[in-house]
Amino acid sequence: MTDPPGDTPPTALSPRPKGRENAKDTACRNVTIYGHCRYEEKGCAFNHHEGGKANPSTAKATPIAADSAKKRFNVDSPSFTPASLAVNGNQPKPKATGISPKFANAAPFKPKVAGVGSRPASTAPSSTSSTKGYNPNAPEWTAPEAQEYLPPSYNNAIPPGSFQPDQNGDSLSTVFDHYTPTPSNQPAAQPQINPYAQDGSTMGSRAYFQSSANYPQQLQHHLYAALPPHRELSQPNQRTGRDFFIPENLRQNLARKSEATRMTIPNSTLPPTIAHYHSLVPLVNNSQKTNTLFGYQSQAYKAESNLDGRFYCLRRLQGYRVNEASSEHAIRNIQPNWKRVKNGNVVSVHLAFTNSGFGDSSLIYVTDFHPLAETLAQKHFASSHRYTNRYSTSHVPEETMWSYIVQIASALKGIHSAGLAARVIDASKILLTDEGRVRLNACGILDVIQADAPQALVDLQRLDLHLFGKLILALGTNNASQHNQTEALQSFSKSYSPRIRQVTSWLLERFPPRPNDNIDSFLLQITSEMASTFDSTLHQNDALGSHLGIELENARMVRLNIKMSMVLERPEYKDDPHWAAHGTRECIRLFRDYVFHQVDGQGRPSTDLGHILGCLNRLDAGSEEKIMLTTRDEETVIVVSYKEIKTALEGAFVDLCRRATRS
Ligand SMILES: Nc1ncnc2c1ncn2[C@@H]1O[C@H](COP(=O)(O)OP(=O)(O)OP(=O)(O)O)[C@@H](O)[C@H]1O
Repeated sequence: MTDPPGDTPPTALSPRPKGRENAKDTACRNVTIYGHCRYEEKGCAFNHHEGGKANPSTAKATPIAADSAKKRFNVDSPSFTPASLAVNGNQPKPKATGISPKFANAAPFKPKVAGVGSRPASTAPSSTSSTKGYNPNAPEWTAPEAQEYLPPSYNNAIPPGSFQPDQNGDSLSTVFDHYTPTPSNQPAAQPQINPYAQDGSTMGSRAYFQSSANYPQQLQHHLYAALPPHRELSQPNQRTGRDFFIPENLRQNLARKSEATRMTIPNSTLPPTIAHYHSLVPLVNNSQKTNTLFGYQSQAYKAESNLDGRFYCLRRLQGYRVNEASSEHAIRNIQPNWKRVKNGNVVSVHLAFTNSGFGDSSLIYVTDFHPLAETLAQKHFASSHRYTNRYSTSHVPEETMWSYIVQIASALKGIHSAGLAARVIDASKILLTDEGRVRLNACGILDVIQADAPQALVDLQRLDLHLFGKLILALGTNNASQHNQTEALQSFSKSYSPRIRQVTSWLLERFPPRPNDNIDSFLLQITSEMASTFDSTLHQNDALGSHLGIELENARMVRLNIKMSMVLERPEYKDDPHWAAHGTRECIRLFRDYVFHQVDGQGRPSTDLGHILGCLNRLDAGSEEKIMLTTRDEETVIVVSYKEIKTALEGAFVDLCRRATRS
């Protein structure tokens, strides 16, 4: 049995009286607080009977405490009210609000130095003012049980027994995981939801986002910029406020991605860290099925790295164990091999290692994280789940299909040129990270899983081509499972041009392998489609570049505004004759009025955004153009150029910065 907290040996925590001979005159604190002292018979030197003198040190610090120690129960003592619930309609009396005699002697709250749940380094009473009156015999203040997470350093984060390639991916000090069964008292795995899925109805993400318990700080994107009012077609020279900012859908998309990247799950039962990755968030519904591609239960998580602060996707293959040297070799090679693949249509692979942080032996496969990504299967097969063995009439449009073909071909070119094979080309493992932008995911993972059955690279690369053909067929027929390829091809031909059918057939025939068939010979067949895809990518880039240009202007405006707001109307320098020459500040102030506080002929406020942006742009450029500024009392008028105002603003700001650094 452990001692109750606070009922402590007097030698350990009780404040000592000045001299041992005075101890008998001092009331024992354990009696005062707990009503008895366990150490009374074991040598406690303090007085265990009524009438003992109050502890001089406490008496000095808390007079109430001294008083209550002398007469612990008297007429002034607050009455005891049992805190019971109403029984049979009898309401309990309201609780007395007076200070309890038990707490009268409690030590003043003293925050702990070493964080929640840990003891201060020293409990000896100190003479500093902040610790004066600290009663070490009083029960300690403790925060409610809370799971505190402190990201550990990289070295500490790797649990012993994990297989962890070093940062260069080559040298290892390896002790492999032994299978440890999940302890029975481990909390049940929480239902895993994909908070990022764009189609909330299938993935439960809508419910996740809408529950304030799950995500209390959810952003209301639509509140940032409401729908614009209807307006008549305007002249080419006319602008609305929206024309000065990036398009609303792009802004919302970026904001959502940023939100999805930073999202955490409160009260998560997931392990706080897996090696140096923390803040894990599952990316998919909890499906307990074994993944047919991998032969293991597979689960993807978003996680943040302690090393570089970036976000990664961790794919966990549950129950994976390293049995042979070939597996160890394959895990070790993942990082150096896949570092060579830098392709915009491949999800970058970073690392593979085994870990027992989930309570079992798992393979962790680390790739880039793409917020709000959905798979091609989710995009194109989701609605056809009920018809998995029938061919749906809705299919991917031909233009989109060509775009997919070109992008996947480009991905395979990148992978094959690096002397590798993707091995996983499946609609459930191809991510759609932006409108029409696809990336091959989980590449190379089979190199680890099937390390004990090595195959020739050329065969694996031709198998990639065959899988590519199957993917096009599946997308074209809107059917993931192609039981009958001939029937599927016939259905495919009805919806697509002969060109697409021709390249699909070519890909499908690459297995079993034929000599001299490779990704280069495929690329030669789709050159014209590659050119048009390339062209549309350039157009997209141009559009993004011009949106970026608009934001650049906005950044300049913000900086100018910040400077102006910082130098104007500073109360602390109101009467300081040395604070930027009065004329200078007056000029800036009048300019501020000129820009923001314009009124029309009838004295009504003018809210002309074009005027504001025009003035600020000229100010930023230091234009020679002159403007007329009028004081508020309309008594004085000054004519000044933007350049002069800019110089004045810069001067005042420099003066302000100088004062900020001066002691
Ligand atoms: N690298 C990644 N970046 C961002 N999101 C990802 C990434 N990889 C996967 N996801 C997301 O995680 C979800 C689950 O991915 P996963 O590959 O496990 O698919 P799945 O449909 O659950 O496959 P299966 O049922 O075959 O295991 C996908 O819907 C996708 O949105």
